[in-house]
Amino acid sequence: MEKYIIKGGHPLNGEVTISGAKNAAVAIVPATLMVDGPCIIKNVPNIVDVMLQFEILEKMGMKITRLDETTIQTEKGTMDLESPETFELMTRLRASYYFIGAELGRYGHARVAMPGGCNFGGIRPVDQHIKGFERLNSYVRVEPEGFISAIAPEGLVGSHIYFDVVTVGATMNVMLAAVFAKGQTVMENVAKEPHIVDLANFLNQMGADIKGAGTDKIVINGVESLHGGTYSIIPDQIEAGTYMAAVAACGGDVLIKNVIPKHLECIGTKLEDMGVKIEMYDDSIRVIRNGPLRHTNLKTMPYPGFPTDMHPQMAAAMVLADGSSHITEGVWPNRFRYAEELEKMGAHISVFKETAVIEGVPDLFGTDVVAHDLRAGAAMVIAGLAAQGVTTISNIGYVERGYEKLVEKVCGIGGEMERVNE
Ligand SMILES: CC(=O)N[C@H]1[C@@H](OP(=O)(O)OP(=O)(O)OC[C@H]2O[C@@H](n3ccc(=O)[nH]c3=O)[C@H](O)[C@@H]2O)O[C@H](CO)[C@@H](O)[C@@H]1O
Ligand SMILES: C=C(OP(=O)(O)O)C(=O)O
Repeated sequence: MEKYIIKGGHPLNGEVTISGAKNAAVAIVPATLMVDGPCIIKNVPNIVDVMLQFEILEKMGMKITRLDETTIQTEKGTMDLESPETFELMTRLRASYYFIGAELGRYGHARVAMPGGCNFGGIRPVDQHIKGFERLNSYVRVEPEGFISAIAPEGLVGSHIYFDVVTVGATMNVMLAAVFAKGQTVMENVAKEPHIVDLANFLNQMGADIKGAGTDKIVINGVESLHGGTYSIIPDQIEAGTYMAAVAACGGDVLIKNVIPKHLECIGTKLEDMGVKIEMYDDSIRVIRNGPLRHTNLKTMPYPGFPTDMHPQMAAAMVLADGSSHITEGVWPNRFRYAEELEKMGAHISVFKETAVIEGVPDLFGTDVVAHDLRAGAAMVIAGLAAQGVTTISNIGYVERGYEKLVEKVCGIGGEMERVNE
């Protein structure tokens, strides 16, 4: 079993370079099957979720060529969308739901294994995805055998869709399908995350007509086809935020390169409240912590609010702040499984409904902990780096879904961390 072993207690110093954004890449990669002609995608993160999607596309008949470490070319061959080999792979990641939108849009039908991904202690619903597809003139069926299928026998037709909740996945999935829908689609109450804008930019670069991404209303005029082209994925807001939180927890001075500082404002401002110094440059951000950490409160919300995917990592820093901090989860009410693990390391956390109350302690102590999901695992890494002694983290498959070269990057800024296979 693979584990991380971390010898903690060192400040972090130096430079780290951020990879392409997971949650943009996992939508853009399936979208390549909508494109006739070669697509060159740059700044692709080498993480498990993205590699799985390339494997799925290859099994469907796509030719995938690696042009360099972070650049991939895709070109369609004879496509078999229902190759049985793809189905097991799809159950391993959440973002396999984007194959529905991409296939339905391009081919008028889709059948996809029920998506997997991090489980936050409850069902992750897809009712808004289904509602959107149905509004575009398709029939959707959730099959008891664990598949979702969709078909548009008379072709997709543009429509007016008002989402009941702000959802990243449904916004992007319905956007994919609507690219080829006849006429105009108007989507309202949509999510505004940077990866939504990135997917729209990718599709527009390939010939789509999408306006308004990044606002709460997106208008799509259907097109006949998408042509090939080159596109570079945005840097990962959450990977950058994770290193920011790590510097806050451990102390030190780190320049985080290849970022879009605007995407990091809400995280940086919160860390400033905690006594961390933040300097923003054009495409990098410097994080310095050389004094005590102050307590603060935060509530996660859809963008431009504080990202839920940064909640556990911030908790790992807040457990070391003076006084009492609160984190209220506004997106995934059960995203608190990191708390029991941090408590094993000496943290004091009580969870009341969707709020964690954190009483700061002067030190954490290394022990054996579990990564219960991707960002909970990232929080364990941060806590391990800040703790006295040795921390062993198991279940690291979750972490590797979303962090490229984690051990190398952490060691590059002075952390002592290794990956072992016991
Ligand atoms: C692959 C990917 O990009 N994953 C991200 C995506 O997940 P995901 O796309 O699954 O998350 P959503 O934004 O859709 O979910 C937000 C909220 O909407 C609810 N909801 C969602 C869909 C639906 O059909 N009905 C419904 O009620 C969910 O229960 C949740 O409370 O956005 C989340 C919120 O930023 C992030 O934590 C995930 O990292
Ligand atoms: C929850 C996450 O991812 P997913 O939706 O892919 O499980 C995440 O990136 O923190």
